[in-house]
Amino acid sequence: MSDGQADLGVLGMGTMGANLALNFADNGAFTVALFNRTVAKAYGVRDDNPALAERLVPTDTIEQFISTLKSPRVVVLMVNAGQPVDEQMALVLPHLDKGDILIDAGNADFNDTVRRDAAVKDTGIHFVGMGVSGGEEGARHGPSIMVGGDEAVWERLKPLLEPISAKYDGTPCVDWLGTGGAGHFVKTIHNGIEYADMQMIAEIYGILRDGVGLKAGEMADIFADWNTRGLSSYLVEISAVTLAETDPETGKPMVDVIVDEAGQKGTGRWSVIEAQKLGIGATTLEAAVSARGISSRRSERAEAAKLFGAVATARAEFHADADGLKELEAALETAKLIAYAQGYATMAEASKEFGWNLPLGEIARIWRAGCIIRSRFLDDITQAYEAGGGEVVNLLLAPSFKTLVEEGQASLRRVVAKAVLAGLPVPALSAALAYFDDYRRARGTTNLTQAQRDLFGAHTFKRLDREGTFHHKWPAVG
Ligand SMILES: NC(=O)C1=CN([C@@H]2O[C@H](COP(=O)(O)OP(=O)(O)OC[C@H]3O[C@@H](n4cnc5c(N)ncnc54)[C@H](OP(=O)(O)O)[C@@H]3O)[C@@H](O)[C@H]2O)C=CC1
Ligand SMILES: O=C(CO)[C@H](O)[C@H](O)COP(=O)(O)O
Repeated sequence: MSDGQADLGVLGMGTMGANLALNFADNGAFTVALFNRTVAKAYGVRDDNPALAERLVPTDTIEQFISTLKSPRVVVLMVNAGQPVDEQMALVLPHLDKGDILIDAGNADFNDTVRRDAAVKDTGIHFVGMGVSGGEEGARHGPSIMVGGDEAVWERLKPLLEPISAKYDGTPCVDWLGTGGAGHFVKTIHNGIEYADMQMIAEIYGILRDGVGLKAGEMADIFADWNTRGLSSYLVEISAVTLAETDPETGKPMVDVIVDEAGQKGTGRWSVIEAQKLGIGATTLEAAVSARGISSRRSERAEAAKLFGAVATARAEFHADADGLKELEAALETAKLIAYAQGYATMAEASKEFGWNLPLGEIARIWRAGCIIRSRFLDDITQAYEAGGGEVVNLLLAPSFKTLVEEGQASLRRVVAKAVLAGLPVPALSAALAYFDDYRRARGTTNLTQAQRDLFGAHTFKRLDREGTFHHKWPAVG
C-alpha cells in the first residue's frame, strides 16, 4: 500500500478495534490502516480475514500508520480507557495536521474526554469522543454509535459511520448527540442502564433458582418465552442462551460452573457517580453497581453464610405456574421502566448542566439496534418522546407508560415483598420499587431532615405557608 491511500486508521486491535476495522472494510468497503501496540496483532487481523485483506493495511510503526492515511486523516482509537488513551494520543497527535480527526471510540470517562478535547482545541485537530455499543458482535456487524464533539466534524464522519452502524428498519443507529463529552456521557448512561438491566435479570434468576428450585434449562425456557413479549431484548435473549448452555467438560449447565463474582471495568460506576453529582437518584443503577461489588467479596460471603445462612425467613411464596411466572415477568418489565427512567433523568439533567441539548428521543432511537440494551422497550420510549414533542419530564410520567406502571407496580411490589420475606436478595428490584414509591409521594419525609439539619447546623429550611428561608431557634440538645 502506498502512502495516503487508507480512508481511515484504527489503532488498537483488541476485541473491539479488530472487529470495528473489519466492519469498516466489509460494510463500509473502506481501506483501513491498522496499528497495535503489539504489532503482530495488526497483521493477524489481516491474515485471519483473507476476504478483506486487500482493504486492511497493517503497519509496524505509528509513523507508517499515519503516512498510510488519506488527508484529512481520520484515526480511531480503540484501546483501554484511561492512561492508554492518553499514551496513544501523545504518540499520534504530533503526526496529525489541522483538519485531521482523532476519535476515541473506547469507553472513556466523559470528564477525560472533555479534558482531551480542550487539550487539542487550538491545534486545529478535531477530537471526538464516541460511544460504541454492541460488544464484539456489534463492532463487527453493526454497533449503536453515540457521537460527541463538533457537529461540523460529525457531518464529515457520517459517510464513514452510517455504513458500519446497526440499522433499525433500515435507519442507521448512529447520531451526533452533542458537543465535547456528550457521546461518551450517553454511552456511560447506556452502560449504567445495562448494569441495572443485567442485575434485575440476575435477581429474577435468583428467585427462580433459589426460591422456586428450577434448573438452568427450565429457566432458559422461561426467559426465551419472555423474550417474545414486552421484555423482548438482547439481554433477555442472551439470558436464555447462557442458561441453556452446557459445559462440554462436565456436562453441567454452564452457568452452574461459573464463579459468582461479577467483573466491572468501570462504566457502570461512572454512571452512578455522575448521577450523584447531578443530584439524580439513579438508585437502581447504584444497586446494580453495588451488587457487583458485593459479589466480588466471595470469601466474606462464604463466612457470612456460615454465620447467617440459616436465619429464619419465610418460605418463598414463588411458583413457576402461569400466574407465578406472569407476576415475575410483569415485575421485571416494570422495574426495567423505572431503571430507564432513572437513566433518562440523569441524561436530561446532564443535558441542562452541560448545555448539550441531548436529543433524548433520538438516543432511544439509536439504541433500538446494535447496542447491548437494545430492546422492544426502546421503541416504546422513542414513541413516548415523539408523542411528547421531544420532551418527557420523566418516563414514569409519560402517558403511554401509565397502564404498564399502574398494573406492573402491583406485581413488582408482591415480588419484592415475597423475596424480602424469603431472604432472597433483590437490591435492584427493591430500589426500583422504592424509587417509584418515593417519586409518587407528594408529601415526603425530608421535612424532618430539614428540621434536623437546621437544629444541628443552622442550615435553614423553607416553609409551606410563605416564601423565604428560615432558621428556627430550637431547644438546646446536650
Ligand atoms: N469488549 C466490549 O464489549 C466493549 C469494549 N468497549 C471499550 O473498547 C475499548 C477496547 O476494549 P476491548 O477491545 O474489549 O479491549 P481489549 O483488551 O480486547 O484490547 C485492548 C486494546 O488496547 C490496547 N492497549 C491496552 N493498553 C494499551 C497501552 N497502554 N498502550 C497502547 N495500547 C494499549 C491493546 O493493545 P495490545 O494488544 O498491545 O495489548 C489492545 O489493542 C475499551 O475502552 C472498552 O471499554 C466498548 C464497548 C464494548
Ligand atoms: O461497553 C460495553 C458494552 O456496552 C462493554 O462490554 C463494557 O466492558 C461492559 O462493562 P463492564 O466490563 O463493566 O461489564
